[in-house]
Amino acid sequence: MNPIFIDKIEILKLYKRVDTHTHKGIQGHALIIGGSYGKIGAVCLSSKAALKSGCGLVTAFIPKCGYEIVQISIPEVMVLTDVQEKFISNITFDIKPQAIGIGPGIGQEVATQTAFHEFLKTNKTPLVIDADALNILSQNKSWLSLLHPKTIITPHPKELERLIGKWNSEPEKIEKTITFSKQYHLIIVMKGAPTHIIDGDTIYENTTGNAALATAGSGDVLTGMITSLLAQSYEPINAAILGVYLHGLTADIALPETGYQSFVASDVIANIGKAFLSLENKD
Ligand SMILES: NC(=O)C1=CN([C@@H]2O[C@H](COP(=O)(O)OP(=O)(O)OC[C@H]3O[C@@H](n4cnc5c(N)ncnc54)[C@H](O)[C@@H]3O)[C@@H](O)[C@H]2O)[C@@H](O)CC1
Ligand SMILES: Nc1ncnc2c1ncn2[C@@H]1O[C@H](COP(=O)(O)OP(=O)(O)O)[C@@H](O)[C@H]1O
Ligand SMILES: [Mg+2]
Repeated sequence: MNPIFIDKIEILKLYKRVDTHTHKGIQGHALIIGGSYGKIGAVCLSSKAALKSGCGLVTAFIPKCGYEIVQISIPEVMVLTDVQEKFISNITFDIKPQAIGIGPGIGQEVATQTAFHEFLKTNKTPLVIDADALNILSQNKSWLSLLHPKTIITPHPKELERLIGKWNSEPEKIEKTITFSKQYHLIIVMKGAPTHIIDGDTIYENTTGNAALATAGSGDVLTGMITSLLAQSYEPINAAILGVYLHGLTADIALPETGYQSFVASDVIANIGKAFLSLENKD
């Protein structure tokens, strides 16, 4: 039950430098599916974080009301819209992304739940599931069997509780999460302080990050980062490990300038570059 600590030594074993001759067409295409009226920001954060984590192309699939918001706030991101104005009701697209992140801001409308179910029945693309998409799964546990092995889920403690039930102690929480991971063959990013990643019987413990991350949207950013790494052909467990490590590192880097209070999710995104650069340093 001893965790493997996610530190720079572990990260350098899996980190892949960018090939000099790469181009956007082979650098990975990430699709972020989410958003609803009032929560388009979650998709903006997630899709910008995906781009800033190195994939070549990012597309956002959102309800119609988010079209101009996403196009204006992040012009580098391509946008596909649902037929509905305020929520997602039918997830269809003719692009071929290498990874999909679903859930930030998606809400729990009945039509969205049905659309998510239909999507899970046919999806074959590596997947990261977060936020309300996890809450929908909690209400429809039979759908968990539709998930492909090595699907990544990123619950915060409340979302985890909705999925696996209550626990009485930290060891029991880990034990129950291991059982859940083995039952559905999932990689579980148990967000918290610190974040643990559970892959069957293997437990990883992150060593970066601080309380500045306790701010709206920081989980949405993490989803974009992990989806981006998955799109860049990292193995799912390595995408989760590297994403969680870099996400925490942004807060460690920014803290001297922002303090705990004024750090916001956009500061995670602004510091992803410095976090990557620290992997190129010798120390
Ligand atoms: N700008 C935006 O558009 C934002 C959209 N968001 C979206 O809003 C939706 C709802 O997400 P929420 O997570 O707010 O709602 P949830 O109802 O899933 O979670 C909030 C509950 O979980 C508890 N909780 C959260 N973190 C915890 C922790 N570390 N330890 C113990 N309890 C904890 C809170 O106390 C609260 O009771 C999601 O779809 C999400 O993606 C949020 O990410 C915030 C920003
Ligand atoms: N006190 C803390 N110390 C370290 N990391 C934290 C702390 N509080 C929150 N985090 C991190 O911030 C992120 C919050 O994610 P989440 O709750 O999903 O936010 P949101 O839904 O608003 O985007 C997680 O990665 C979590 O590990
Ligand atoms: Mg969240």
